[in-house]
Amino acid sequence: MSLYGGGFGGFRAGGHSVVGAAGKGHAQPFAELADGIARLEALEPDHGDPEAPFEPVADTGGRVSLRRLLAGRPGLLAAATAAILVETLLLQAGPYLVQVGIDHGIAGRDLSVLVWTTAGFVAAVLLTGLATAVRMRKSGMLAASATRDLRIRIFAHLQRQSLDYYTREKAGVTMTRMTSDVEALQNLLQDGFAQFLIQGLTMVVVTGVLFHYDADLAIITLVLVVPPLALASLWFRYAADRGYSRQRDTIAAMFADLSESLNGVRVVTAHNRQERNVVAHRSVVGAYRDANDWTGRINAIYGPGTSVIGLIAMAVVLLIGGRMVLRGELTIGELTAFVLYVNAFFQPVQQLVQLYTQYQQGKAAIAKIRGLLSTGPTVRESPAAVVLPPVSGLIEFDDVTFEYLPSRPVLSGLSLRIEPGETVACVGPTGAGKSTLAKLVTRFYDPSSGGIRIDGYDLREVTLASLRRQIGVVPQEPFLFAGSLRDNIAFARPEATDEEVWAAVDAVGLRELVERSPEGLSTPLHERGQSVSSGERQLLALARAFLAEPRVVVLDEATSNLDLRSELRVEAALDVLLAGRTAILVAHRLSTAMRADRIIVVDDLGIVESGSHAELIRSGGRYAAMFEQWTASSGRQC
Ligand SMILES: Nc1ncnc2c1ncn2[C@@H]1O[C@H](COP(=O)(O)OP(=O)(O)OP(=O)(O)O)[C@@H](O)[C@H]1O
Repeated sequence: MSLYGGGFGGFRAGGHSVVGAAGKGHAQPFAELADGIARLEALEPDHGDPEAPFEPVADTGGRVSLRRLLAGRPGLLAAATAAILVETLLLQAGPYLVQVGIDHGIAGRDLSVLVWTTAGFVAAVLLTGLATAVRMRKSGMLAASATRDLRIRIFAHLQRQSLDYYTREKAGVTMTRMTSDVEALQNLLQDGFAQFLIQGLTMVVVTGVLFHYDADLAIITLVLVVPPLALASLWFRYAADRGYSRQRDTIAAMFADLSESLNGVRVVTAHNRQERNVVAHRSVVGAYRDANDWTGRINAIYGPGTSVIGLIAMAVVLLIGGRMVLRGELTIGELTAFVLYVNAFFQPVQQLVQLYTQYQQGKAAIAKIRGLLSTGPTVRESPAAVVLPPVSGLIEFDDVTFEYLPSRPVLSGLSLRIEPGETVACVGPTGAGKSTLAKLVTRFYDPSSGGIRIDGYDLREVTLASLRRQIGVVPQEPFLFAGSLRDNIAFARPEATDEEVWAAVDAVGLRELVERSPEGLSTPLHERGQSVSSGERQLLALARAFLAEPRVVVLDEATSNLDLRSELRVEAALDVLLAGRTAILVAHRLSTAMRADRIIVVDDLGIVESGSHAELIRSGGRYAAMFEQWTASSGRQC
């Protein structure tokens, strides 16, 4: 991956690898080599157009339904249906050929008829095999392409969601929607719909054939078979419904528990929670096992139960039909064919109800996916939103009130004006709403009342992309992705040149780290940046913001304690990043706050003090008290 400098899927175009800057830089004196590369690239799987349209406002794909998923690929659907028709009709040719072979070949002592019927039988079997292969291939392709599109659609929708969605929803449950729910749907599209058609069609054809052979015998068979089968099927349907919904709930709980334990593995280890976690996981896995056990049990009752009904019916047909043969009302060949058709009648009935389970699973999955797709982002882009032109960085909060939960305001009636190029540090007690204020500027949330403007534009009147392009966010816990150092630094601008990336590296003083890494900028980082120190993670996040060249920087300072050297490096990097930019710093260390042009103290739902460090110290208010406490405690630490 790192060879072509690509992470995050950015190094493929049209499904084929594109040699990036490094590759293009070489003159290509080896025409054969170029040919070889082209041949290799031609062998690469084509994953379609990477220009996936992304609409930030809402999902525009229409309502998800089985019908739409199937009808969306009419060519594949038509081919699969044609194959199903051929397969079903050919399958029913077998018993008829057996009857002709027995009656006209064996009983009529005519070898040529026997040979022809045998040949016909073999031909029918071969053609059935061919039709089955075509059907499986086409319905497989149909299911794969429909669910691929659905997966991308769900993923795009998740990208669109506002932060409150992720606060509300457990990651594991969201993962279940993407994995097991989509898989349930895939199974239904792949096998379910074809089997449903085949079995339904078989029942109709076989019933007709039974009546054709002997109406009385057909009626006796149906009377014997249908009522007990209908009762058993009704019970199975009821039991399967309950079993399935339990299964969905327990699998989602299992995923949620798993993902939380994986994400919190460090805390789990540090607090010796492994054993308790295993016990807790045993209980959620146990609930899932119980749900599976239940569905397994009802299948074990229904499957053999219906077989027994069918076999008893066959025995009765043998008795009554045999008597008709003795009386000369039916030939031996016809009786044999009849028994074979009765058998063929049974399989569909049994399978249809099992298919019903699959259908239920797919339907429930669709309902869940529909629910997810209909949950729009709470921070919406207005249809009339305009592209925010390059700003100078004037930020105004105008009587802003904000609450996460109804009637529990975190900020109330807050007004603030930040001049272009000014650095404002927010300080205050924990939980006062400093990070919330920063999140409002990036429009992660919208104020409950009042408005926030940037260069006179209300944030709600500009497109989200154009707003966020000009605002660089450095979160409290910088997130690094699995990918190379370069991928992570150039996250906001993947097209940045190597020179620009190096400039960002130098700006935050990370050259030494990059140079001692085995593959330089291409050195892979592990998931969530676990292979670098927390100070380095912060510096990488600053480099990322620097490279994005934002007009406004919103920085939520990390609370983790850095050693003095790292702290100095971070502060120096901050100076470079903030130079000439409007900045809002959520400062947890007063040493950071002191360097700002202005400090605001956030508490009691608003700003209680505002001024430069010297002014606030002179006025002897809250900040002065905090500062005194801080210097005293740092003194103690020394
Ligand atoms: N998603 C949320 N849903 C509900 N309440 C929230 C949410 N996020 C934060 N809060 C609450 O809002 C208040 C302000 O939180 P905020 O993160 O802005 O505080 P802060 O001043 O940045 O604190 P700290 O200095 O500890 O980072 C807190 O009481 C917090 O519990």
